[in-house]
Order: sequence, then structure tokens, then C-alpha cells
Amino acid sequence: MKPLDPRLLRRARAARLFLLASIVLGVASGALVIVQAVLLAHGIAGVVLRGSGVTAVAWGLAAVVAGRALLVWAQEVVAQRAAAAVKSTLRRQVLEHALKLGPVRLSGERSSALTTLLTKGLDDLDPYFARYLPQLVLASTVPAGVIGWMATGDLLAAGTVLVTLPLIPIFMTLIGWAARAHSRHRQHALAILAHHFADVTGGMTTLKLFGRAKAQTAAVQQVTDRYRIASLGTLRLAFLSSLVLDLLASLSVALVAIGVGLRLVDGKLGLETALVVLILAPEAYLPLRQLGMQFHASADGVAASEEALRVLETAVPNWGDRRDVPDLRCTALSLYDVTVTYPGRDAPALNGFDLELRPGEIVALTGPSGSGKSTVLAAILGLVAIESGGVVAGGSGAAEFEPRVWRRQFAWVPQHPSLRDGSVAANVRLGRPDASDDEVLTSLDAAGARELSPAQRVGERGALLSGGQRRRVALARALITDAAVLLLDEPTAGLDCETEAEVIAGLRGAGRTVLLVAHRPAWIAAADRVVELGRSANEYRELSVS
Ligand SMILES: Nc1ncnc2c1ncn2[C@@H]1O[C@H](COP(=O)(O)OP(=O)(O)OP(=O)(O)O)[C@@H](O)[C@H]1O
Repeated sequence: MKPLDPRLLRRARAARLFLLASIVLGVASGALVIVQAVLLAHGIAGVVLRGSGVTAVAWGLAAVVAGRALLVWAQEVVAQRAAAAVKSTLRRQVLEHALKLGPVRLSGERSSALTTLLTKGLDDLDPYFARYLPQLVLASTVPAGVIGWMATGDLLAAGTVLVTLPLIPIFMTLIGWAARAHSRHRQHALAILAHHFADVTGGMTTLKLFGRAKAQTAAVQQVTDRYRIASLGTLRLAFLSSLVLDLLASLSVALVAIGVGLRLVDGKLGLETALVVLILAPEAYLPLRQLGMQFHASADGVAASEEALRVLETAVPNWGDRRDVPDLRCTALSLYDVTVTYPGRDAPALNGFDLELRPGEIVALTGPSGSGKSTVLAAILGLVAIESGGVVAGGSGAAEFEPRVWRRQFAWVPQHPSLRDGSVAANVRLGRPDASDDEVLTSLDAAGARELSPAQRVGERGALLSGGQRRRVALARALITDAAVLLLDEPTAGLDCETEAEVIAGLRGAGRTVLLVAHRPAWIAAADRVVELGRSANEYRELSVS
């Protein structure tokens, strides 16, 4: 684990400014530590050797203590602000990137893991910024200043500190390797816990129906236990490491003290110099020792930021910036030799697939489950990476255009459309926000959903509607858009034959280009062409041309 990831500095401006402020505050802190030791030694030596008063020294010390308190306060304020700014920057960037990656590319990320990362995960950056980074700066500035100052008075003591000091970072690195694995393990256990819990609550109805709800208690207990054990493992390591570091620092200070004491007794060292060295010696080790302690508090935050950076570094497809998309109302859309392989899969989902979609025609895609029908729609929308071949309109590849402008030509009804909590009308208006009440009613009618009132609530993810009703609201949402091409994934599954016939007639009447995934005979009969995808990824055949 790097103490400070340069990628984090590059991505978050607040982190760079914070580092700069921390260095200034750290150097000032180091200087005050030395001034405090010199004043204290001077005061004590004055009283012991010369019998002088302590008033001036006491005032000086009070000023130094006040100065150090002020620096600690400033550091805390700067750190909290930086943590808030970096978290918000990373959250925004990860969300924007997730949107650019799109639903299909993101399907490799478990949504609950991404949610945990964006909420609790990045909150763990607080101790990293508030405690660890300031301590890192102190650990790199204070010991150097202290050793330098000690060297001017007692070269031997400075040498002893110089030799023993590196032992602390060496042990810290060894502990760090173990802590990194522990922290990853803990993050992983937390992600599994979140994922499992979301899965169980989401599927509670099914589990209850199959009488398996109670059995989940044991499963939840098991994943919770795994998280508990991982957390305790991290804590155990933290306690052990601070014990080791404390022991090392104490032994080193003792070594310096013995040397100083012997030379003081021998008269080789003055009292004031000996006192300065004795007061300063623990200060050289303190920042490093505390760095070791803060390291554990911040390890989770670093793991979360690494995870966020991993998502941010997932390559987004290379889209162009052309906005002059050909009008698909009068231009054909072609897929030529399209091959798509999903990440983590060996076999392609589509292999050398060709299709021409002429304006105004209805083309049905059929084929067995898993033959790649939905992948054809995803390839047209640019939601999957096309390995070879391409999607072309008017002589230009889809990838040359700005994705938003390209997608504006299409209205997509996926197999499991998502609805937002709100009214039916609000969901339909997602297709065209300025649609009038009449237009909402007409599109609901055309989608075969006239039994639904526009004011009816759909619930979270459409939970208050039946599966068929959800699909029809999504179809109405697609129909109300001005899109030239409709991409429909089994749009009328769950509809009775009569309503289905009305929907087909409505679509035909609208004269739009339609590419749909269909198994039902009514659609196959109504389509201008039927393209059948075979079981193997490069088996395609045009069944009929009317
Ligand atoms: N996000 C994904 N990640 C990995 N593999 C995927 C993903 N989506 C689909 N696949 C795989 O790609 C192949 C084609 O899937 P696709 O969903 O296109 O088939 P389909 O013909 O639409 O199936 P169905 O009729 O069951 O909806 C399948 O083998 C599927 O397992």
C-alpha cells in the first residue's frame, strides 16, 4: 500500500492543496518542537546552574504551546475540509464514470459493492486525511529537523537516533504488508455482507414462498461472522503493531539516554546540551510511532480509494464527438460482422453478425435463450464493446458520434425495464418531459395499457404493478419519444392476444422502424423480416421476407 497514491493527487485537487498546507504546517510544527526543547533545557539549566528566574522562559514556553495548539487546530480544519472535498470529488467522478460505462459494462461490478464503496467505503477516507496524511508529513519533517539540531550539540546522540530511527519504518512496512491483506479481506467481507443482505431482502417474497426465509438467518449469520472475524483481525494487528513500535521507540530513546548520561557524568557534555538532546530524542521517534498507529485507522480508507480508482480506470469506450447523426427515419442502419465477447467469457455472445434495418420496417429477432438477441440491441446502443465489425449509418460508424446524440435516435425497452417511484404519467414522461396529458394517454393506449390511470403510483422499481404492466408502461415511455428506431426486448410478454394485436397495429400505424426480440407468433407474423439467431454464436438465418 503506497502511503500516498499519486493517482489520488492527480484526481483530487483538494488533496494536492491539502498536502501543500500540511507541509507548511508540519515544518512550522517541527520548528516549534525544537524551540520548546531549547527553551525548556535553557530554563532548567538556568535554575540548576545559575539560579536564574523562570518567568521569561515560562512566557516563551506558553507562547510555543499556544502556537503548537493553533497549528493542531489549523491542521484539523484543513484536514476535515480536504477529506470532505476529496470524498465528494471521488464520489462524483465514480458516479459519472459508472454512467459512462453503462449498465452492461457495469454488470461485472456488483451494484451493492459499488453502493458500499460510494457511501461507507469512501467515508473511511476521513481518518486518512485527518490523521494519517498530516502524521506522514510530520514524520518526514520533524525527525530530520530534530536530528539536525541534535547534531549541532551532540554528534553521537544524533548518530544513535539516525541509526535506530529507520527500524521503525522497516517494521511499519512489514506490518503494512500484512495490514493491506487484512484490509482488502475486510472490504471484501463487507461487500459480500452488503450484497448478500440486499439479495435476501430483495428476494424475500420468493424465499418465503419456498419456505426458505428462516434458513437465510444462518446464511446472514455466516457472512456477518466472516465480517466480524475480519474486523477483529485488523484490530488485533493494529494493537500488536503499536506494541512493537512503542517497544522499539522506547528502547532507542533509552539507548540515547544511557549514552548522554554517561558522557554527562564524565563531563564530556554540558547540562544544557544534554537536556536538549534528552528532551528532543523522544520527539524524533514520536511522529513515526504515531504514523504507525494512524496507518491502521486509515488502511480501510486507502483500500476504498484504491477501489474507487480501479473503477475510474476501467476503460470507457472510445466515442467520437460528431453530432451530425444521420436521420434514421430515412437512412438504413447496418450491423456488419459484429462480434461481441463479454468480459470474463471465453466464447463470443455474437460472432460475425450482419443485419440491415431499413427505415420503417419491423424486424423480429428470434432464437433460443442465450443466443445473443439482447446483445444485438446492446451493440446498436453502444452498451457493449464491439470487438470487430461495427454499427454503421449513412456511411459512418456509430462510434464516431457523441453517444448521447447517437442514442437519441433510439427508444429502448429492455427485458426488465426500470421504473421510478412516482405516477404512471411521470414514468411515461421520462421519454418526453414536455408531453401533454393527452399524449401520455395516447401512448398508454398504444402500448395496450389503457387500464392504467396516469395518476396511479408505480412504487419503487414498479413494485405496485404487475410484470406485464411494468413492461407496457416502459413501452408507452418508448412510444412517446421522437426516436426514429424502437428497440424492443420482448415488449408484449404477459399481454393477452387481443391487446397484443392492438399494440402491433399501433406500431405499424406509427410507421417507425422497429427491431424487436420476439418469440410470440403474432409478432413473427407481423414482422417484415424475421432473423433467427442459432444456438452457436455465428449461426444466423433470415427466416422470411414479406
Ligand atoms: N453482462 C453479461 N456478462 C457476461 N455475459 C453475458 C452478459 N449478458 C449476456 N451474457 C451472455 O451472452 C450470451 C447472450 O446473451 P443475451 O442476453 O444476448 O441472449 P438472449 O438471446 O437475449 O437470451 P434470452 O432470450 O434468454 O433473453 C449468453 O450466453 C449470456 O450468458
